[in-house]
Amino acid sequence: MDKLVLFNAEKLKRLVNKRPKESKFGEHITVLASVFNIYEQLKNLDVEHVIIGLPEDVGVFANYGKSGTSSAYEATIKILLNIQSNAFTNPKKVLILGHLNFEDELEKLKLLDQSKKKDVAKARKMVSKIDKQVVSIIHDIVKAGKKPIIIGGGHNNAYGNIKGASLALNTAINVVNFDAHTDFRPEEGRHSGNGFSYAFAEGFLKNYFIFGIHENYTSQNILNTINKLKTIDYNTFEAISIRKTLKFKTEMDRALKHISDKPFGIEIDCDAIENIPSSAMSPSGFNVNKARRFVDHFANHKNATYLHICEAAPSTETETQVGKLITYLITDFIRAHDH
Ligand SMILES: N=CN[C@@H](CCC(=O)O)C(=O)O
Repeated sequence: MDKLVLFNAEKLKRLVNKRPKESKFGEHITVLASVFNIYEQLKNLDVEHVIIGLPEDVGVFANYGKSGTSSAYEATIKILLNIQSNAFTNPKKVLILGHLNFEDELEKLKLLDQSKKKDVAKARKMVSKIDKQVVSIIHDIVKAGKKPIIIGGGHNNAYGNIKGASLALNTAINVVNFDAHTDFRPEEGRHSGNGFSYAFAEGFLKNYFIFGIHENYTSQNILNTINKLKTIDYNTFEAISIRKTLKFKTEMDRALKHISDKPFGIEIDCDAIENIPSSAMSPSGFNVNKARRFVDHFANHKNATYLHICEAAPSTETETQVGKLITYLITDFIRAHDH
């Protein structure tokens, strides 16, 4: 696990802003002291949730998207550590593991030109290498019996999450994806738009439900493909929130039925939430509270195996709001799970 950088006590001390008579989340979380044998260490610790950051832009670049997703993890940690520790937030069972260090890849990316086919192909090869690192860390966390909370990065990392969890559990897993896009693009080299098609083709993903795809941004080819597959189901944002022919809660129940017979992952693409800075930011989408209800609904189920929040691309101006959004989603997952 050569790319893992542990979140350590020194960094924790630097980021937690203590206040008299208050107890902050960061004062009660667990960190590891050694980078060796992560699986054994996690297995023997009384924690339930393991937070891991994937600060990379490579998958988004390789899909012709806008970069910025590498900053979401750091923006989130600063906020998460400083929420209150109280009867509603339960940091005791949370371990912040750290992040995979993709600085070299991000340096190489700076030299590539998105308008050159050859450079996009290079970025796609880099994504395949990133996949291997993601698979390995997610495998170890799930094998140790813990629930990973993964902060992206691009949606390319869904592939590593699914494969890592599937190998750890020795079965194909199911996924529910809150997303404006299917991310079921062709297997044309790895990028942020085909994490699910690759995982499906390789047998790591079984049932897949895409919640709230945007009708303007899904090609007829992809619709034809997913319409043919019984293990894939979806609804559209327009049917739920514009035409209102489908109800949000009823659709969540239908999606849960589709995926809950096996361990399943919860994928949240921030481009499905209106006005959130992301690679494919949109003025139209579900509001933040719908995203929170979504996480709560699915995390409540015993087969919920991981949470992945991705594609958020904060700037210096927006990092606090994005960090707060992701923190709300993380704590909703932890709370629903604890109940
Ligand atoms: N993960 C995002 N997938 C979208 C990206 C669209 C965009 O960046 O504009 C897709 O491939 O369609």
